[in-house]
Amino acid sequence: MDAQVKPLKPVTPDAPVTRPSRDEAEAAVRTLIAWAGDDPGREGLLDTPARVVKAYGELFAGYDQNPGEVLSKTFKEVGGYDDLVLVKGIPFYAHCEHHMVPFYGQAHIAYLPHDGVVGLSKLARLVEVFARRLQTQETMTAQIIDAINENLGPRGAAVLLEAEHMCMTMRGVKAHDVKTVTHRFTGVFAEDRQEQDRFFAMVGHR
Ligand SMILES: Nc1nc2c(ncn2[C@@H]2O[C@H](COP(=O)(O)OP(=O)(O)OP(=O)(O)O)[C@@H](O)[C@H]2O)c(=O)[nH]1
Ligand SMILES: [Zn+2]
Repeated sequence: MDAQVKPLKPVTPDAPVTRPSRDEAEAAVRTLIAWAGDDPGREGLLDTPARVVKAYGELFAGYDQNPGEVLSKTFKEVGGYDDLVLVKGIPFYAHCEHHMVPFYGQAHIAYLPHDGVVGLSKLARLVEVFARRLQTQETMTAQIIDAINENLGPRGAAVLLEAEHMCMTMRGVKAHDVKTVTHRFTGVFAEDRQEQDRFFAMVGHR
């Protein structure tokens, strides 16, 4: 493999978004290794660009996934159940769009069904669709609840994310054990404080 650091085609902020080739992406990794101060040509790093590009395919798979497809199948035969459905403690790993460093934690999602329920695993899959992109925690919270509203039309929905941002722990301000909490309510949850309190109590945030 050619371990030379080749000049890249510039990807400028105002350029149209076209995916670079795998070779170009690997060359970019070699550039970053050299920028960090190491030698991309030494034996231990020779396969690293290919591994990083493969890992990016997994870590940022959300760009190729569609939330509408994830939530497309619903079930109506639930014995008339129409109370709150809460899936709590969904683990996620995302990357902050400012530093491209991980932030990770748990998502709690509740909704009040209107016309059928969705498979429980689909709510965890929905979190993955948005976590596996460059994100802010606020955007991710909004995108999850918007997707639930658009695709399930529930009487109300509630989403709470709690996460640790590694850009705040391993660099920068180095504030350890700090959790960021974001939440959003729609429908009945937005209108009724008691429903909000019920949600907070059930996820363990009083
Ligand atoms: N609101 C919000 N901020 C985030 C999130 N992830 C990272 N950040 C913040 O993004 C900010 C970027 O600030 P800048 O001043 O542009 O960058 P910086 O010089 O690297 O900032 P420091 O992290 O303070 O060293 C930092 O305050 C981060 O803590 C997020 O999900 N939401
Ligand atoms: Zn960051």
